[in-house]
Amino acid sequence: MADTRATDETSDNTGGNHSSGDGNPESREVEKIRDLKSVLVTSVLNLEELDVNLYRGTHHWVPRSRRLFGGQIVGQALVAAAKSVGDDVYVHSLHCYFVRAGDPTVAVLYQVDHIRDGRSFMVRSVRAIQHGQPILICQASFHKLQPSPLQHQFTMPMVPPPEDLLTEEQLIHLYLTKPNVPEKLRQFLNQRLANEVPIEIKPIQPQPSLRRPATEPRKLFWVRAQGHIGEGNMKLHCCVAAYISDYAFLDTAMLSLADYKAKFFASLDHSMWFHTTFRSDEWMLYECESPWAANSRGLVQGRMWRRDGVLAVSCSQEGVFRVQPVNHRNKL
Ligand SMILES: CCCC(=O)SCCNC(=O)CCNC(=O)[C@H](O)C(C)(C)COP(=O)(O)OP(=O)(O)OC[C@H]1O[C@@H](n2cnc3c(N)ncnc32)[C@H](O)[C@@H]1OP(=O)(O)O
Repeated sequence: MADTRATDETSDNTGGNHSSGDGNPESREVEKIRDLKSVLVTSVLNLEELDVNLYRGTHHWVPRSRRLFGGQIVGQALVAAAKSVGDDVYVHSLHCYFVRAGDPTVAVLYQVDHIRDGRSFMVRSVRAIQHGQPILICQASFHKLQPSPLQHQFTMPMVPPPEDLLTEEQLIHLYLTKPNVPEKLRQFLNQRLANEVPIEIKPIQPQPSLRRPATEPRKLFWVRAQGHIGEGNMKLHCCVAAYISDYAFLDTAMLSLADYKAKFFASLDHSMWFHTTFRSDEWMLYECESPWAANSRGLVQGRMWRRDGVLAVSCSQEGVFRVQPVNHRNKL
């Protein structure tokens, strides 16, 4: 994992002020946390080597569903795959199926198979195993740098810079100071605050209410790993991006439906394409949209933009959604 491709320095087109010190005690507290090494690097993505091509990963944050967070399993699988390739190749894509729910009471084993080493590309297959059964199958492909005149990308959407927006946590604190917050919503928001998700989010259009109108299934937010990671190890930044990419992604498909809630939802598969260098501990704009949903499934597609407007990562995922009307008491 020791690759040292430098992040290319380009100017920021969001018009943001890069200094985050504003004298506010809460901001200083946030900055203190930023100085700590990210728990994603020190713990979540720090796999224990058990044998040749065999690793063990432990858990950090477990969602309310009590099944393992998909991003954690994908991120750890990519760490395992990346350990088997040299410094001269960069991960360019991965394709995964979540075949069983992950059990948060036991560790996950990662078994790496070397599928092929070519002149330009190297392919690895990783099985994440619990109780002797695969919970995730993942193919990851690595590529040497091969510059070419064929180059294009979409244009990054125009949004306010992260310095002008509040984090999800700050928005919740602000909302909770309002009078007459319904008790159920207060409990839900306090639960969210108690979550130890090692990711920071700044929504572009916050919606801190449980009841929301149906909208176009599209959302944008700034996102970065909590804590410091540092420049240098591009493969590690890709593993962190894999973790981040699964958070707040799939629920984009639910935006088109008001007055229903997902009684059960889970990601079925997850694919990613890594286009260039980026820092996962610096703000990236995550543009999420759902082009289709039907038949209890929904497709989501995402783009992660560096704040200088460079498209860094593309992702897609399909999930299963079993929905019911909000006031409907029958079990689906
Ligand atoms: C938080 C962000 C998103 C994430 O990270 S989600 C985490 C990553 N993804 C996952 O954990 C998904 C792992 N995969 C799976 O669990 C399974 O493949 C998946 C998606 C449930 C599909 O399983 P099935 O083929 O349905 O398997 P199964 O027959 O064992 O059923 C599993 C549970 O679903 C239920 N089910 C199946 N068909 C149903 C239906 N038509 N209507 C209502 N319920 C249905 C079934 O009863 C079972 O429920 P239970 O577990 O016994 O309570």
